[in-house]
Amino acid sequence: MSTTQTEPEERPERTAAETDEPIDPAWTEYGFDGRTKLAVDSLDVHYGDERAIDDVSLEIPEESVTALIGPSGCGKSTFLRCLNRMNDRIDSARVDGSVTLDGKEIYGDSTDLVELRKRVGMVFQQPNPFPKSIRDNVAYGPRKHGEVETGMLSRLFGRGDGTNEDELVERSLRQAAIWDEVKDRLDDNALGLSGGQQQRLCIARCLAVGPDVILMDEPASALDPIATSKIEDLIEDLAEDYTVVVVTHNMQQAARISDQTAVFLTGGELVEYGDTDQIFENPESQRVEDYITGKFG
Ligand SMILES: Nc1ncnc2c1ncn2[C@@H]1O[C@H](COP(=O)(O)OP(=O)(O)OP(=O)(O)O)[C@@H](O)[C@H]1O
Repeated sequence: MSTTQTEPEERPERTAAETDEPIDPAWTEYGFDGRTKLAVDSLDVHYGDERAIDDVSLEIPEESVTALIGPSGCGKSTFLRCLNRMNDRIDSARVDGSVTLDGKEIYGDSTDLVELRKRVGMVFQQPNPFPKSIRDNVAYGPRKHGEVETGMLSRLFGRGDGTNEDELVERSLRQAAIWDEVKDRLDDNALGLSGGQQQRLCIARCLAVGPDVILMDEPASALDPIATSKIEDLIEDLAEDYTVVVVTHNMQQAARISDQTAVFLTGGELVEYGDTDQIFENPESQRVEDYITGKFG
């Protein structure tokens, strides 16, 4: 794929007459307290000739939960994948525009994609542990990057002495709220865990490489209500230390766990972005109100 910063091609303008709403409305400019972690500016994504994201700009505050909602096919997953350049792996995908992480452009030629994806980790809809032991799953990333006993551990623990792999594994599993359930069977195969446990293990695996941002694509949609509730609690806890961006189809879930919500509608258009309570209780856009109240989508 190309990630060039070229001028977008000619495309039909959306007009106020078509939407009954102003183009580039003020309500997509969400002012929040705190520091911006990710800033997206004029983002377009195409798969071949098909547009999937249409001129989206928004800023994501650090140490918070941002929910991305909208009907099927509106571009939520595509947008999420732009935040750590996972769309690079899709040949037909073309990304134009800018995404900065802590003020630094990630769509530059000099971006180290391995480093980027360590800082911006991802958790998928289907839990996808490796067919290895629970311990090996968590230690996989740090071992691969040669970081056990070295720099990453000092960064995580704030000290430079010889912290070992066991400590990293325990810490990551504790952070993912699964330690008590697996501490006596760390050498068992991860595939023997329940779906909800596997998903929390995948979150532990993501945490073990020391990300700042965690992207989650419908992380609970394959889980039962109890496992879902554990993941929701975990997401809220993680936001104390991490910036979490979560795609969900479940509007109640978005309302429960997120600080701010971005509503995408068909064609990859960001229609409204703002404080979650305001979006759900008093959206400014009629189309968002119609979507949230189930009139379409
Ligand atoms: N790998 C791909 N190749 C071609 N087109 C794609 C690809 N991935 C997504 N698309 C198209 O891009 C558009 C947005 O898809 P995307 O999966 O981002 O939407 P979504 O809102 O996450 O959908 P859902 O809620 O159903 O998961 C859709 O029209 C989809 O068909």
